[in-house]
Amino acid sequence: MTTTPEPVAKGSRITAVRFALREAWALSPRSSLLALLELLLRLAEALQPVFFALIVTGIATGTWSFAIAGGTLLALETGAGMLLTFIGITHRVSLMAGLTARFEGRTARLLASIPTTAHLHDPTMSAKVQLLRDLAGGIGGTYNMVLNALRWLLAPIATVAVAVTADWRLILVVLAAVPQLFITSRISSISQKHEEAAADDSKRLGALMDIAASRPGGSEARTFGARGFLRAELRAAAQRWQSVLLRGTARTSALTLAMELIYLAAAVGVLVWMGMDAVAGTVSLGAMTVALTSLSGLQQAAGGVRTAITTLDDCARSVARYLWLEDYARGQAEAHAGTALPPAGLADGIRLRNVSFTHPGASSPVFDDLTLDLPAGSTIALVGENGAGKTTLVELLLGLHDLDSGSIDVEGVPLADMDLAAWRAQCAGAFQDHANIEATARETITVGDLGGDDSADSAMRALERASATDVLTALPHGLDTQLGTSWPDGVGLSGGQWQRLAIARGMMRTAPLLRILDEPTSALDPETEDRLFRKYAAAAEETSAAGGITLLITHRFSTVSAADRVVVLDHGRVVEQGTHRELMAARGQYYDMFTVQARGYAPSQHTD
Ligand SMILES: Nc1ncnc2c1ncn2[C@@H]1O[C@H](COP(=O)(O)OP(=O)(O)OP(=O)(O)O)[C@@H](O)[C@H]1O
Repeated sequence: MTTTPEPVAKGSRITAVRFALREAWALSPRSSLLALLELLLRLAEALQPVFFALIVTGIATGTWSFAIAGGTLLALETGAGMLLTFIGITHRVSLMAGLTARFEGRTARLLASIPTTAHLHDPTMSAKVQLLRDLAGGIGGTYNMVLNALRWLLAPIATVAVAVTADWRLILVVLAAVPQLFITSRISSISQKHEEAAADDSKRLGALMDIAASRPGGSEARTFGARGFLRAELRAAAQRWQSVLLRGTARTSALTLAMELIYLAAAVGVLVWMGMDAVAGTVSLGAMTVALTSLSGLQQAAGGVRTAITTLDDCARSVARYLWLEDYARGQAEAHAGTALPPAGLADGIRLRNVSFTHPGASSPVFDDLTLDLPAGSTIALVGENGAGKTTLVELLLGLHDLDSGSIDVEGVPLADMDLAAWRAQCAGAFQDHANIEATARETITVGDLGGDDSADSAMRALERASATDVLTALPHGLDTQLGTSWPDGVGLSGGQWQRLAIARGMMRTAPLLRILDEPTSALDPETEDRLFRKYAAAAEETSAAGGITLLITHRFSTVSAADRVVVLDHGRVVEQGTHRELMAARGQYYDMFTVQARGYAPSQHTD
């Protein structure tokens, strides 16, 4: 499968070369110079036909000094070339490794420095970020690629200069190679067009392969007997993809053949012409030798130039992606340069005023003029159908998105003016879509309060608050157990076990201003969930003492009635709010949702 590379912007090749030279120099001036020196001295390879000419002429005419000089120069050039290659490769590899490590670190830092998450939601930006992550080595290898490109650009010039000095007619062979430059660029545009035409099937093929090869996909395919369906879809997509690409290959092969025939005809013609003159004695044996030995070099010259351009294009794309990320991160940091510090406690609360928000790339807003109060010290349950906007509201409260309009105020201070890192340091959360952090169990929990107490005791207390101490029984080294199967000795956990560690992480901060519990118990059994909710209630009481707010999002109504206030969201609008009793009495949307669910579990106990 192939992906079509994005076009290269004007001037970006020069930017890429400058970037590569500057970064390599900054990392190691000595390695950069030695690698560059190797490149320049390796251009002496172009003189090999001259050395051969000296040897052949010397042998043919009995002028042994010529033959010895030619042989010595050839041996010196070859030996020096091997030594330089060794030195050059050593320094190139060390530069590549050093630059790759440096850019991986920088890319990670840049990504982490972006205060919002729009770049992860917007499809175009997230594709760029994904490419940057996948091709982190690409940017590290840019200096090496630039050196290669320079070599492919300079070597043909040296080869042509040597050949044409030996006999002017070789310029005709050079001219016959020129169309290759244009035809190769035509060939790559044909290939690109066919790849574009095959892109949809290529994507579909990738998606189907992901389903077939993933654990949940593989299980479902077997359960539903969908293997035959998947196979047929895969075969059909592969056939369509292949037939488009094969058509393209047929066209490009025909052009390549035509290109080679033109070159061959010119080379043979010039050689026959020179051969006739050699027989007549007007062309020297040395010139004939140079002509013969230069031919393959000349044929490769056009290919070399083409490869150089393609290589520079790859560098330009990698560098452009990286520079885009730098710009984006800088722009985002500047746009979120709020300095107001969050209050030590809440007396008033959090107020959403006329908030409108549209997800990046979405055609309609999730919230349009939403106003909602989250009073200090309260526990609020947020309920609503799928897609009502609950998780998006949580993301807005954490300042992860920029609002289209309106404001979210904490004690009257807009989040937009606040130091977001400081605000988030006052929040805690456990989420349905949590991260499985593959570290030791202790670290996976204590990252919930970085900079705080990261001791085993502190992790244990968080586990207790999360009712999750029994997860430790599955861990051979307790809190020191390495988690995650991507580690050789890492322990694999079930979805529920990961979720309980994530809840413990969310319990590390004991008195946050805002604690968010966004369906954190979806993977748990009812008994564990019940135990946990009692703990949540205790944690909410602790939080509310300092005016902290607990926001609980759940689809399980049995837990909702404990909240001080229930907010019902529907298509981004607050359609009802009040206590459980008030909403039940109102017999509106909440009543309907509650009774439908209660009927499924324990109808008589829950209707009021
Ligand atoms: N990254 C995104 N890009 C575009 N639209 C999105 C994105 N995430 C959510 N949406 C849309 O925003 C709306 C609200 O989604 P949200 O996830 O906030 O709902 P929810 O109430 O949490 O749903 P659920 O109960 O299913 O978790 C939905 O219409 C959804 O399609």
